[in-house]
Amino acid sequence: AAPVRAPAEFVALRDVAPTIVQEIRYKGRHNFVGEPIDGYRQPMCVLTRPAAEALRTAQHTLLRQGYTLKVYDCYRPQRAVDHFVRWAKDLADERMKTEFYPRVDKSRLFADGYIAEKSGHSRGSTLDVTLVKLPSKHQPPFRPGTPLVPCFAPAGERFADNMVDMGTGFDCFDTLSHTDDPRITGEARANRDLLRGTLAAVGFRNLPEEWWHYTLIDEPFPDTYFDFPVSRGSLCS
Ligand SMILES: C[C@@H](N)C(=O)N[C@H](C)C(=O)O
Ligand SMILES: [Zn+2]
Repeated sequence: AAPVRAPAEFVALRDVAPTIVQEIRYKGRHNFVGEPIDGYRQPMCVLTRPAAEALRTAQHTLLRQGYTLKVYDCYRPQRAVDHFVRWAKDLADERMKTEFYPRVDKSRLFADGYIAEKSGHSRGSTLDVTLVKLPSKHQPPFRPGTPLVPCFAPAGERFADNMVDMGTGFDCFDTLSHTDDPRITGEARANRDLLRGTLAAVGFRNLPEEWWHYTLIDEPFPDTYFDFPVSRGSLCS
């Protein structure tokens, strides 16, 4: 059986880079499934130490320019990925479609590259991340049951995330989220490029289908998919 504790190389991002904002979407209901995802016991970002330290360096650069990083997902246990796979097989459950994948057939989400059955997140050096301009704007809480708005609607109309305008919301499964989509211009283009340039400078590469998804190139566990829960109790220290 897979170990329930993390190896010593895993850390809480909060302990390494405490100023990075964390909004762990899969611990709650504001995500494409619409319910808390298996394996997220605490709303915290867990990463390998080299990934966390690289983010700390990026954060120092960004703070000097008036921005902070905000993470939505970090290490993701395999049981969480299995939850996504189970959900995807139930084609009748489209309760979050209007916000997260309005123009993509649910049966295509894995084939089109928006969700992976073996995810880099489970290797511990991949994260979903954006930029917030400082001082950060108030972000209203997500209220289940309130009408959903497509994630590619203009910034003033879609969910009022306090991130900078990236052209779409987080986990917006749509070609507009492809990092280099030519329809993304002006401020949103500059914001995507700032995020990518800053993270590339500390060793991360972006997934072309998702402007928010980054993997440390020199990751310590390139072939291991972990399944310990996201929790302080999983960590060694
Ligand atoms: C689901 C989304 N946040 C994501 O991380 N997608 C990539 C492809 C993954 O699942 O690894
Ligand atoms: Zn991701």
